[in-house]
Amino acid sequence: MVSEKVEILSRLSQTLEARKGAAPDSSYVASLYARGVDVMARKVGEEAVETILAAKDRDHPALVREIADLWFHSLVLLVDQGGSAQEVLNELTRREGVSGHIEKAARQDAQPPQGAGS
Ligand SMILES: N=c1c2ncn([C@@H]3O[C@H](COP(=O)(O)OP(=O)(O)OP(=O)(O)O)[C@@H](O)[C@H]3O)c2ncn1[C@@H]1O[C@H](COP(=O)(O)O)[C@@H](O)[C@H]1O
Repeated sequence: MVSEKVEILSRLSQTLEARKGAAPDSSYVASLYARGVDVMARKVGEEAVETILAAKDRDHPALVREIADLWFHSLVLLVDQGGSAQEVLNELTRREGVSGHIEKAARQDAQPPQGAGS
């Protein structure tokens, strides 16, 4: 049941890919592609702000709806640039079990010391 729900991300990603051939007046997604990266990126920003506002209002149903909008618009942006939900799922899988603290420390260790190379 849970995995069935997760698969909506893959199905949605495939639908978004298929919409690349659709007419903007028959498909909202095609209309976003036609409006270009600036509009698609702005939609992600708007949905992020609406997510923040819902969280600050402690409005749980609104928070769920806004995060759904945020995921949808993020996926539109990604698919438009040749990506897919599977890539994000793979990245989350790769990160699974790695504490953010540990990952951040490893990133800092990998950075050259300040002033190196100059
Ligand atoms: N999951 C979604 C989805 N989530 C949100 N939305 C739309 O995203 C828009 C976000 O709301 P806003 O109020 O911010 O946008 P707006 O002011 O109405 O529109 P703009 O002119 O600002 O873009 C709404 O029009 C929602 O209907 C979605 N539209 C489509 N999908 C999926 O995408 C599939 C393909 O859609 P079409 O391409 O339209 O067939 C659908 O079958 C769904 O599975």
